[in-house]
Amino acid sequence: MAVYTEVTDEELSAFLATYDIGTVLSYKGIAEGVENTNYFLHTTQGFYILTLYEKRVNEADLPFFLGLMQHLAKKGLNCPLPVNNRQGVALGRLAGRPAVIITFLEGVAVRRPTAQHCAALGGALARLHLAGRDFAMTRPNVLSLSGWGPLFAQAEKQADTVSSGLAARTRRELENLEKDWPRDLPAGIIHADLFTDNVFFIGPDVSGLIDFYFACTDALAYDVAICLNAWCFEADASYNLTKGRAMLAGYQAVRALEPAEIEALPVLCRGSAMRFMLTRLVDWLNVPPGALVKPKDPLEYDRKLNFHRHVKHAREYGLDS
Ligand SMILES: Nc1ncnc2c1ncn2[C@@H]1O[C@H](COP(=O)(O)OP(=O)(O)O)[C@@H](O)[C@H]1O
Ligand SMILES: N[C@@H](CCOP(=O)(O)O)C(=O)O
Repeated sequence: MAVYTEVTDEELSAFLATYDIGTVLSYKGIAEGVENTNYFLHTTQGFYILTLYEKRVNEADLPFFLGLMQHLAKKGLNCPLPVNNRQGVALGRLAGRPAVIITFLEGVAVRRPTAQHCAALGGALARLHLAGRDFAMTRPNVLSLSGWGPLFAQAEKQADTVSSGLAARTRRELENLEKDWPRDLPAGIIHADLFTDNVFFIGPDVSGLIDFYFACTDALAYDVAICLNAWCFEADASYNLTKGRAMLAGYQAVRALEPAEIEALPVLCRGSAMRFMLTRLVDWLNVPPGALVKPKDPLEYDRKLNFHRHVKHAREYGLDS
């Protein structure tokens, strides 16, 4: 479930009275998602998503996230558009939390993407990168190299209770990443969490990208690495070369990767696998009593990291070169 904050009918009606989007016909909490509270909202003027930001989202980052969605939507990307209230402001307060209303996107998230989905995703990712080029705001990636050490420190002592040898493996890998991490790749706005649950499809086409709450400024190819990890592995942890080839070709048809990005792809894949292993590990070890959200498996990303350790060239991900 992801309804951490309950909203009463009265609170919602009062909130909506500050907007020009009609009155409530119905609203319903959304089970999917882990970070924030989301409601489907049907008003006399249409369908929307009401989001209440929970504690893990830093309020100071909200102008960046909302401004980015407005920028990308204006550029024609299918992403939610934050709706302004009558004062011309998107960010409000509801039930004691920062809250916004965003436009509803049609489509479904695919659980088991095909190579065709991966190709379409690659194209959508590249279009996002191009559309983000002239966005004026920046936000550092707090979940990159400098953030991994502190995350690991929170989990190191208990890591071996999750898998034998995990602490030593992770320590070694962090040292290697520190040495190998590329510093001067083409950078810009990245989504940084474009997993299958954050991409909607209608048939074979991408109909929408959601959940921009990890978006930041970082190497564009790092976003490609995140997507290779999230979309191109099978349940048995094997890498699906056909899917990787399709995604990379879809991406390159819109934005060609530069030689330095191609060379860095294996280390970027290691880093991205490390990032998701670590955040999952910390969550896994800190499930609050009575929590209704099931933590995600950190070992899925430990296994992916192990695959990437043996990759010598981006060709092994399906890059034609
Ligand atoms: N703009 C939107 N249009 C349609 N459905 C949405 C939209 N935004 C969110 N949702 C629904 O809400 C769910 C949770 O949203 P998400 O932003 O991923 O939450 P969280 O940040 O908590 O992970 C999504 O899986 C989707 O079902
Ligand atoms: N994609 C991350 C977790 C973040 O979840 P989301 O619901 O905000 O996409 C992971 O898989 O670890």
